[in-house]
Amino acid sequence: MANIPWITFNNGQKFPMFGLGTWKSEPGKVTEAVKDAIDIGYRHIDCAHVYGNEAEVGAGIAAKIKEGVVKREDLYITSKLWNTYHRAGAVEGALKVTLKNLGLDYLDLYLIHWPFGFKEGDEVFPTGPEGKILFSDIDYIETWKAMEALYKKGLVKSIGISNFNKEQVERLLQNAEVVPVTNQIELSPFLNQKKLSEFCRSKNITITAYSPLGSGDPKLLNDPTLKEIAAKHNKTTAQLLIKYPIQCGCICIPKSVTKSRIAENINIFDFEFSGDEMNFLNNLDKKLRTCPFTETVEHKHYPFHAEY
Ligand SMILES: NC(=O)C1=CN([C@@H]2O[C@H](COP(=O)(O)OP(=O)(O)OC[C@H]3O[C@@H](n4cnc5c(N)ncnc54)[C@H](OP(=O)(O)O)[C@@H]3O)[C@@H](O)[C@H]2O)C=CC1
Ligand SMILES: O=C1CO[C@H](CO)[C@@H](O)[C@@H]1O
Repeated sequence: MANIPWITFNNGQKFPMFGLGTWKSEPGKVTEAVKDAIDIGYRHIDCAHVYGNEAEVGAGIAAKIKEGVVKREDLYITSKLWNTYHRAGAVEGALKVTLKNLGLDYLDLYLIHWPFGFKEGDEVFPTGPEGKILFSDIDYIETWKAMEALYKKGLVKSIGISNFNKEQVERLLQNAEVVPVTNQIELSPFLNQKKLSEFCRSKNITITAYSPLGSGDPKLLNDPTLKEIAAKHNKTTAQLLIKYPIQCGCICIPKSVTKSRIAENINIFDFEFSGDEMNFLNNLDKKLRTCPFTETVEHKHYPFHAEY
């Protein structure tokens, strides 16, 4: 069984630094993928309402608990509040839907998925006559207060944020009673997020690295330089890309629905990059963002106009 390292959040909760992503995991495949992952040793699963597959993820979790392979308390389940539920009065209802879909009575971690809101309602991407997404201008501070209430009620063990830039994190902290445990952001050697990571770390906020494989982008997975470094450790480029954020001190959540890759991706805890290799990898940044969510660039809270 892989020796997954743990991180301790600012509230004392311990969390596995490696987990399974589930974005674009087809509902017809994800139950099996979750079951395989748990058998292989994964204990942390990253979910979201907008992925449209929480019921099928939950079926995989339930099967492994029923079989006695794991207990609920062995698992660390994250989900995310979608943009259509940013109004304070809508937040608890959104969590309840996610809990029902996942078949759970609490989450280990609940994140605000993006700092901006969309028009409230059941449509995850509400659009107007021109096909543009309809925004809401609800302040993420209002949303955070409602997240704090969920935390205080014990419905979620930790709360955090995702896709917040430095200024947004700073403003949140000025208005927060509970410090987010993590900011989940895209991170790879080609988008290394050093400035935002250092800022978050200085505020005791852990970074969670999403899309570590660039969502499957060949620019990362087929990069010859990365391949060469990986080969020196008898590892694949994917394994290098997953180990890099973890060796930087971040949580990493690669997605796969392929059993052999699910096994490959966790097989990264038997080697370390040397100091020289880390320096080299840290210098490859080229601001390659594979998840820019460009449909939302006009939103006043769009996070990626800022330098970091
Ligand atoms: N907070 C946020 O806004 C966001 C959060 N996330 C989270 O982060 C997770 C990971 O990011 P994601 O964008 O899914 O992309 P990843 O960077 O994890 O890449 C996933 C893709 O790589 C393929 N893949 C997986 N393992 C390997 C391997 N060993 N070799 C070659 N190809 C491989 C997968 O294919 P296959 O499945 O077919 O094996 C899939 O196409 C998401 O699933 C989600 O949970 C992601 C984006 C935004
Ligand atoms: O996690 C994510 C992946 O899917 C979503 C919907 O397209 C993105 O917005 C989001 O960041």
